[in-house]
Amino acid sequence: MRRLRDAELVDLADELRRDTIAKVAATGGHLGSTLGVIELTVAIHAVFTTPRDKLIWDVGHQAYAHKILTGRREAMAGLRQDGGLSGFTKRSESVYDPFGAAHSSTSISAGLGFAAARELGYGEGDVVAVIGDGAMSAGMAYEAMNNAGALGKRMFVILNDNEMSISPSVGAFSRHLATLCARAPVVGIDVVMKKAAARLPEPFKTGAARARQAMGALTGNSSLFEHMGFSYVGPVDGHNLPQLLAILRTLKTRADGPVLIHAITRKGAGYAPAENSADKYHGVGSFDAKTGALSKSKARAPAYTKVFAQALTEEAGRDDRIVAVTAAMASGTGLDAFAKAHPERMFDVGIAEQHAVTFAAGLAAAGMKPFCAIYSTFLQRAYDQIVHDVALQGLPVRFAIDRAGLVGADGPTHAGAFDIAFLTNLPGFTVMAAADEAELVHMVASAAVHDAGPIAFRYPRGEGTGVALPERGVPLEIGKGRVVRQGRDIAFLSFGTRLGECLAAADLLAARGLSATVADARFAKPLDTALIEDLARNHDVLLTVEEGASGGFGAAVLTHLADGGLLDGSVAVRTLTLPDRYEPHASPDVMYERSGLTAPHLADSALKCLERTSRHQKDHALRLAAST
Ligand SMILES: Cc1ncc(C[n+]2csc(CCOP(=O)(O)OP(=O)(O)O)c2C)c(N)n1
Ligand SMILES: CC(=O)[C@@H](O)[C@H](O)COP(=O)(O)O
Ligand SMILES: [Mg+2]
Repeated sequence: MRRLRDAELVDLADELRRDTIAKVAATGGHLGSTLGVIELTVAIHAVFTTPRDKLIWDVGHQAYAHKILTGRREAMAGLRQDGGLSGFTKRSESVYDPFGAAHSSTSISAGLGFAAARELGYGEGDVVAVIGDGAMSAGMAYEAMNNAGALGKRMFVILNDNEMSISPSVGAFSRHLATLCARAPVVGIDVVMKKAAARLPEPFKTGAARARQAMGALTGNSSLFEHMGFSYVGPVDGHNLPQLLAILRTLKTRADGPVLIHAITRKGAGYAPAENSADKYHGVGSFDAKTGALSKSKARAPAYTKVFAQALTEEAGRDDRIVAVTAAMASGTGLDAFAKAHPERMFDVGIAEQHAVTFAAGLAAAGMKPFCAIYSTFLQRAYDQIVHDVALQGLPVRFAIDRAGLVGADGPTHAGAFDIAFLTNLPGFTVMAAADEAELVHMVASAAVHDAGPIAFRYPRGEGTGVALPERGVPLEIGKGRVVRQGRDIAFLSFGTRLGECLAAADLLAARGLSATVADARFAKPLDTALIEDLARNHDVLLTVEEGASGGFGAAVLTHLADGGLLDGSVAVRTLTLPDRYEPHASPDVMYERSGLTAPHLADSALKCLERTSRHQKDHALRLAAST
């Protein structure tokens, strides 16, 4: 494509847009973001010598056109499917993906790393980081600009400003960008652009000249980026390919420090169904490419997210101290529904999980009841805030942890694998997991009345089990589990929504003449020690089951049994967790199957374990003796 003339590149962009729509129509995925950067993608690859030059996409959800241009066109048929392309950039997928992503706001930091290494003699080429206005709301982006502006190394940051995060962008920085945009016409007021202005096409030439005249006046009104040591170029029309090409070529020749190019784009650009929808087809399932009609959902039960939001909205109707906090995931966490009922008690802080948690800690310290609803995977970013600002001070922040466990097509970057482990080791924390959507309603009620310290409840992505919902949540007794099915030989102690698989495993075992107890722990902290001890004393085998990495619930149970001297050989204990690897994307069912957490695996683990227990061997020998 680097041999194509500019007019041919325009044709290429059109073809790329059509191809992207056709491919994503079949697989589903993050369409709107990619459509917004089609021209940028073509311009960057045409001007910069990727992969020698490092192109780093922030989040990576807008990189589908980049994938198509970099040797993955055919493979797009398997986008986000089992064994197929990742929905994000991924180092192992292509040399054109120098840095993997999926969580936001990392591109400037990583890009600066490449630029600094290059100057130390490791690696070569330019660095181009493309970051969205939503991603620019996170602290990491500012930390990176602060560092980049001070180091002064040549690198390009393209700010893709479509005034959208997943929902419309929020915050004061978003307002600042709007102010910059209001400074029409398009300008490049930095030193580089001054030198290069003569080579620019209209209207940039006039714009740049006018901007230079205004320089004096602008000193008190310049962009945040300039104050941070970047040359600011913009705003530029991110869909005008000839202009983008001219600007990037000029900058590539002249820049000698960090440059920020502010490109104005439209999310979903060039595809009317996306442009006209509220979320601009941020993340869609498969759809009809001609009409944009989305395939119908096959869900038969309400989603956990919806049940959570409904329950919280009702609790908040009864208690005006309840407030909700989201970090740019109002629709994903269901809190958009809460906002409709209680607009003044809903806070969308932007992509800023760290701030969200400490902000919630402040609210709690002031006597409010903050429910901080964050996906498990994104909560990882706020760990020090959870420890230092919430737990250490014993503040009653309520954590609603959505997308717990394996999430499917978004894959390992979005798996909610670690929260059980990283929360249960914190003194004073209460950690719950809902076994079904009715339990979730009770956990919301439990959290609402829990003022004694931080409390978390986790629940998965997707639809519930279809169980009848209570009219109103009833607070659970803290640290108490429940026996769902009483048996004799084997005990399953489930934490979370694998409870259904445990019951199915119990059926499989029953078919083999074995009787299994199934219990729902409800709490990983504090543990229901009486229940655990009872299960351990009265069964040959005790298996803990959780949708999380090792080091979580099962580890806590094991520690309790070992510390109490209960691992004396009379019971065999196994902890069934997610395996110690990053499970590649597939459907959640397939991912759980491969992780060994479906009913046949659970039953099989129980059998293997049982065969090795001395008590079982003795019984078996006795039964054999009796039958002969
Ligand atoms: C740390 C983190 N929090 C939340 C998300 C979820 N998320 C993915 S894309 C996105 C919006 C990004 O907006 P922007 O950067 O402007 O890109 P656009 O989708 O507008 O192209 C959000 C909130 C994430 N990926 N990472
Ligand atoms: C790119 C990103 O991080 C989000 O768009 C994420 O894919 C949303 O996931 P859900 O579909 O589970 O809300
Ligand atoms: Mg955006």
